[in-house]
Amino acid sequence: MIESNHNPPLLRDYTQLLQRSRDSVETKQRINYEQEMEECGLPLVDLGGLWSMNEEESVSCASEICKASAEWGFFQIVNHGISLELLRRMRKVQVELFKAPFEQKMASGLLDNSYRWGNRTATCPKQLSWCEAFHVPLSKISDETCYGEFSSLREVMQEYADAMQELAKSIARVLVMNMGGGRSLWEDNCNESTCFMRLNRYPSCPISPEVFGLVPHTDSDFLTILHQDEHVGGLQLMKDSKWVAVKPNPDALVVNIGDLFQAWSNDVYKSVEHKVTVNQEVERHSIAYFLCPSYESFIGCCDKESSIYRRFTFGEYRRQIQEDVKDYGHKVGLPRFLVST
Ligand SMILES: O=C(O)CCC(=O)C(=O)O
Ligand SMILES: [Fe+2]
Repeated sequence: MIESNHNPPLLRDYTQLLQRSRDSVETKQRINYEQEMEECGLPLVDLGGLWSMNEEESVSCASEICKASAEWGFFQIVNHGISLELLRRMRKVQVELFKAPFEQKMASGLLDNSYRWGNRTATCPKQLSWCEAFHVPLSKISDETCYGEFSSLREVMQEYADAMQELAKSIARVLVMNMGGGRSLWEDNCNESTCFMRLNRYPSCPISPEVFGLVPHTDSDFLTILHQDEHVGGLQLMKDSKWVAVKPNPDALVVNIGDLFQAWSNDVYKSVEHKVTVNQEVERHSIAYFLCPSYESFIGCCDKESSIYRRFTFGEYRRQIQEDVKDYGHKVGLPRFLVST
C-alpha cells in the first residue's frame, strides 16, 4: 500500500497479529488455497424481460431470477433500468470521498458517523479485513445536516438510493410471488428508513493474500444489490462447497440473496457465503445496497406449517449477531433460529 494520508493505518494495526501467526500451518494453508482459484460467470439475467409487456418474456425472466436465487444465491443483471450515467456519477463521488485524508474521514461524522475501517477486534488473521467503508442508514441520506463538509454528495446519494430501492423491491416482488406470497412484510416494512447502503474501498495490499478484503460472510438482509468495481475483481462466493471468483462485468449489477429471504422462503432461496480478496497493486471500490425491514418486523415464513425457523424479528436477528460476534468473534446467523435448536 502506498503510504499516503488517505489510507487507514491497516498495516500498522495488523502487523503484530500477522507476525504472531505468519508461520502457522493454518495461515500457509489458507494462502495456498487463495492462490488456486476458479473464475466463473454468474447466471446473467436480462431484466428487460421483467419490464416487458409480453407476458411470456416476463414469466421467463422471473423464473430465471428464482432459479438463480435457489441454485446460486447470486446472479448478475443487465438492462436493470439504472442509467450508466448515474452509476458512473455515484462511483466518481465515492472515489473522491475516499481520497479525503483519513483523519478527516474519521472526524467528519459523515452520515451518522458511518465511517468504518478494518477489524481491530480480530484475534486471528482470518478475521482481518483490509477495507474501509461508509455504512450509511438510508434514513440519513435526505438529511442535509448529516453531510458536513461533504454536502455535494447528497444529491447523487439520494438519486442512487432511490433507484436502488425501486430495483431491489422489483426483484423482491418476483421472489415473493414465486413462493405464492402476496403483498407481504417487505413491501410495507422495507423503506427508505430501514435500508442501508455501504460504500466500500479496498486499498491495495502489500501483504495480500494474507488478509481478506472482507471476511467470509452472508448478508443479514432480504437481498443485496452490488455495484462492483468495473475492472478489479475480488468477489468470491461459495458454490458447491468451493470458492469461485466472480469476473467483473461493467454492464451488470450483482444481486445476492440475504439471510432473511432464505428464512422466509424456508431455505428455497440461498444466502450464500461470500468474501472479497485484495490486490497487491490496485485498489477496488464497490457499493452495496441492503434491502432490510424495520427492526420490529417479523420475518416469518411463506410456509407457516412447516417452517424450519422459529419466528423472529429483524431486531432480534441483529442483536443475536452482535452477541455472537462479541462472544465467538464471528456471526452464527440463521442456524441459531432453527426450530430444532
Ligand atoms: O465488495 C464486494 O464486492 C462485496 C461487498 C459485500 O459483500 C458487502 O458489503 O456485504
Ligand atoms: Fe456481503
